[in-house]
Amino acid sequence: MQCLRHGPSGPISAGHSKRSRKNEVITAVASLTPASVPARARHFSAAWTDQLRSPSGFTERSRALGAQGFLPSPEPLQRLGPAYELWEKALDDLPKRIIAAGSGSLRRWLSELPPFPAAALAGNAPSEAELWRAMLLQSFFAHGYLWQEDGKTPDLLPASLAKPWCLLASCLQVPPILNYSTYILHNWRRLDPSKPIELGNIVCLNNFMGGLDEEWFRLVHVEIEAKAGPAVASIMPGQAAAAVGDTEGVERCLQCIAEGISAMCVTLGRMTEKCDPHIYYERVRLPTSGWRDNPAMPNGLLYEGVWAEPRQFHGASGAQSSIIPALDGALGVQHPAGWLRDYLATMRLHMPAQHRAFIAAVEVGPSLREYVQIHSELVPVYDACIERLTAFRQQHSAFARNFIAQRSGKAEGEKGTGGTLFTPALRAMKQATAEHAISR
Ligand code: HEM
Repeated sequence: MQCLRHGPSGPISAGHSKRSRKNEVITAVASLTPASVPARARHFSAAWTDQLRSPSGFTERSRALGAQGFLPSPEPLQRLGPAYELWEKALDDLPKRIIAAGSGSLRRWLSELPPFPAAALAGNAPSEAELWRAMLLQSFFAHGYLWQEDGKTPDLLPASLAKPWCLLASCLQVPPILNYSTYILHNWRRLDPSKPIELGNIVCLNNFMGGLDEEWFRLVHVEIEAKAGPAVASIMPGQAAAAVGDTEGVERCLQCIAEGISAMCVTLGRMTEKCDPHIYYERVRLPTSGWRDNPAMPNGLLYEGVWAEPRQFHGASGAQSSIIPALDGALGVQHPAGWLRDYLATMRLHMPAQHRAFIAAVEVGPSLREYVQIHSELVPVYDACIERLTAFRQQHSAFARNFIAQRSGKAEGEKGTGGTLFTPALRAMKQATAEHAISR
């Protein structure tokens, strides 16, 4: 395997002033990619690109999305094979090691683990599920190393953790940091496989510290993803209907979107049943932090043995879920230009490549909004979608306030896990959504 440090684009300064954040992430991931990734591990993005180029590919993917939206299908791999048992057992032990941490014991233990054999896995035609499982192992080890030991946060990740992690990230075409897809989408299982993906029948695969609040926080997201499935799957058939003037088909799609968002709101409303805002603020959110605009890591993170300069990336955030951007795209909801839109564009680079491609395809598809503007009988159902999306954003922003801003005592100034000043930003997004109602 070629040394990752000498990727084709060479080292880049983390603080390059002229380059946008999105471009920085793209360049960083690209510098890990072609030469350093074994050819057989590159087939995922290629397969998806091919599928998305053909109209029947869209329909196929759309149908597949129907079952469980952006949740992986097949469902997340619970364990890698026997060759990887050493790292699986270490991950089983991580919550105990976090509880026992002190005087550097957790960091010592993690940095002394044998390096995960990422190159062997990547060179062995892994399934996408195996790559995500390996990514989960490495992301939990790295974030445990950085955030779960008291004292000053280190600004260097040892090569034994950094190198395999970066290789896996490059196979999956995402930056080497914990993302929503790893933390939420690939981190659950059903208790009874014959029953639906819903609270009461799902549990997490792995945790940092563990406990009720941490698991529930993630499981609410999983149920929301499942509830959004039919709405997301209806988008492309709805756009196809608009293209051929099938008003009933467009109406069916909008109806499905409105119902889906209502179901998402019901699930979001269950967050406080078992996730206490205080525990979330004090314990759950810390290990999901990133190293961009984070005062605890002002220079970002040096990935030892990978890049010569430190890198800055945003941490895991619900803004990396593909549901809302897909619905915004379907309904033609646009947000004002500015840093917030740039931030959301950067968040897309943390999504699985095929989800990014799906959203991009929706955005350039036939406009449901323009169709409704011509066929005024559809205005009530379109406006119902806008009203419910506004309500979801309203409810979500109240949660963000209750779970973060009010705990910190800095109502306007607190930053979210993604490193943004979120209170005014979320308010602006809700307002922009509401303004898309046609009958307003
Ligand atoms: C207690 C639970 C939650 C809290 C405290 C919370 C917090 C936040 C914060 C602070 C942001 C600002 C951006 C950032 O910091 O990255 C954000 C953005 C976002 N979150 Fe959440 N979130 C929660 C639950 C959810 C859930 C369940 C979803 C559903 C998938 C979600 C989806 C989003 C989206 C899509 C954005 C981008 C802004 C938008 O499009 O409206 N969040 N969240």
